[in-house]
Amino acid sequence: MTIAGIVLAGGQSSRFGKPKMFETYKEKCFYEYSVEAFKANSLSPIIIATNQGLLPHFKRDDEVEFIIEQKSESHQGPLFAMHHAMTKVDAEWYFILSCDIPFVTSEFVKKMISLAQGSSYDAIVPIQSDKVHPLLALYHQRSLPKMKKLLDQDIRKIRVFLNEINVLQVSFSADAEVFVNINRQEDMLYL
Ligand SMILES: Nc1nc2c(ncn2[C@@H]2O[C@H](COP(=O)(O)OP(=O)(O)OP(=O)(O)O)[C@@H](O)[C@H]2O)c(=O)[nH]1
Repeated sequence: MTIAGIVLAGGQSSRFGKPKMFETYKEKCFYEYSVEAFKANSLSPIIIATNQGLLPHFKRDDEVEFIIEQKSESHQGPLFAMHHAMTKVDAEWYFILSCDIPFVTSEFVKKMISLAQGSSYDAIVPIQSDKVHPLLALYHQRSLPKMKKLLDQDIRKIRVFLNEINVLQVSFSADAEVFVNINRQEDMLYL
């Protein structure tokens, strides 16, 4: 089973006010927590999906590749960015991690990967207290055509995409911190 790890790190961070992937928690950039959780599970390749403007600010790392959205492709949202990166890398499964979740752990990634083994689902998505987290999830290569069809219709909502594919929802307890997602400056108080 081949699994590519993709860190989505090319958003506008408009609510946060500055590029949040480079915000630090315990002296490490947010995006580095995602990269480390992939490395600890020996995922290969590990990819950062970003754009030209942000690229120079990432640390160079021999184990990490970049997929760059050109001007016309940048800021098109997570569904577009996922599809863009997934079509550029050949793998059976794609583990997507959003760059703004500093509490993501290698144990979380490991548990999700164990569920992909031999799975016939199109996606494996965590759920906590009725909230699904599609940007910390696994997508099978076979989900790509449905993704493309929606994007061709200019439909960008991941919720719509999830309704069209066969999803295994994985429940996590309400106190699991993995899903703390930083969108605004005030969310930093959770750290
Ligand atoms: N590569 C890439 N990543 C994206 C894009 N849009 C969003 N993301 C990433 O997807 C994740 C969730 O993004 P959001 O927080 O919803 O959006 P954002 O643009 O980062 O922030 P806001 O402007 O405040 O909505 C973050 O990790 C973003 O970096 C995009 O166009 N390209």
